[in-house]
Amino acid sequence: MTPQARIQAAIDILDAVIGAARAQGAPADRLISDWFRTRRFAGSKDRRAVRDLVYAAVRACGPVPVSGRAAMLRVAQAQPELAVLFDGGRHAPAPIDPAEPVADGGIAPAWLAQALADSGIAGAEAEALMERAPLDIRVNTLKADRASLTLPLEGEPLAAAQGLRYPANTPVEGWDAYADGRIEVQDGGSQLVCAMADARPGETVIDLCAGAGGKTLALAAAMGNRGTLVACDVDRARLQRLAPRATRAGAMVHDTVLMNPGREVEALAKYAAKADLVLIDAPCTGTGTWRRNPESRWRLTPAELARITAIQARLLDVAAGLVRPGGRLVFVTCSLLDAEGAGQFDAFLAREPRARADAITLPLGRARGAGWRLSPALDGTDGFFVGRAFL
Ligand SMILES: C[S@@+](CC[C@H](N)C(=O)[O-])C[C@H]1O[C@@H](n2cnc3c(N)ncnc32)[C@H](O)[C@@H]1O
Repeated sequence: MTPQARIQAAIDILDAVIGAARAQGAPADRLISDWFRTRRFAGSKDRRAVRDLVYAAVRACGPVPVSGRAAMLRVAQAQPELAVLFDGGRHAPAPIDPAEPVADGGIAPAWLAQALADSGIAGAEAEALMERAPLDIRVNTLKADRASLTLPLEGEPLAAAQGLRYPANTPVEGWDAYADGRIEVQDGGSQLVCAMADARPGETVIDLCAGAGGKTLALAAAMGNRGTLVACDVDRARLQRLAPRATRAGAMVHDTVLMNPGREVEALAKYAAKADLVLIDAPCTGTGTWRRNPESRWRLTPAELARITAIQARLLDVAAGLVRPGGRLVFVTCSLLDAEGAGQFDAFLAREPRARADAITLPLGRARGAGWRLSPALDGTDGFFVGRAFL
């Protein structure tokens, strides 16, 4: 493909990405793969170049752009070498009309940028949400140890005890250590949050929003496979992905519970007031992971935020009913919005008289409300809020 044709391809894909963001359709990665599946003439260099153009445009536009072309023009404004390729030639984008619309820049749609600013995320801290994330792994202590494990490439040791950092796109999933479960891909912040949960051998631990088990596997490792580990979720497909991952990691998950949304208390009745630890890795807007999913900020609406925060509040109450007296609850979101972090946790502490917030200190991050927050700009991790309370 010519450089001009690559830009036109990126514009076409961006049109699909914008349409999908408005209609809650397929994610950008899938749309990019679909586009290339029907264009066999494109080689791997073309794919990489087009993908980079698409994501550069997604990162450059705060609000949802009116069109793929307007989005790409935003990138071209800052890169004159791209602007000259709008030459109207064969497979090339039409020449730029100075009067045509150019998408707005910024971090996010205005209401969302304001909500972040109100949560203390502005300026350089907000801009860092649009950088590219590195690739972090966790050495699985059920099978190996960071100090003695030899890997094809040397990684940078992270603050998390078993964490190593590599450049984005390092092919770790092709390494033997990945195939045999000695390493897992997991953001360093996520590893710290799991360490903070402090699951111990012999405990009864409930992972209330286990998904495909990223944190469940870390909990199993911390427990040394001793005790009772329960993985729950309302999403059957995600939960089904946990079993093969647990097998690969040598992790014991004693019970897997598929729950109906709104009926979690019934589904977990046998564990009422029994758990030493309940981890609520709650569904959230994911503002802390925009480095990995920049287009997700185009999908959010105030109504969606309200829907998600209501679920979080309910899950905190469900979790409180599962914790034994003297046990603990850990609330985590990968969001930097206070509505899903300090504000949500404070509201829980105010309505649950048994709960006592527990001071948190991690090697990275800082206090936010009664909990703790990690941010990409200051900590080099995904953005997280974590709150811990004893009951
Ligand atoms: C942040 S993700 C979990 C990620 C997972 N813990 C990990 O580390 O890979 C949030 C999960 O909450 C689940 N969820 C949504 N509503 C829920 C509910 N009412 N009860 C439990 N889980 C719910 C979603 O299906 C999703 O898997």
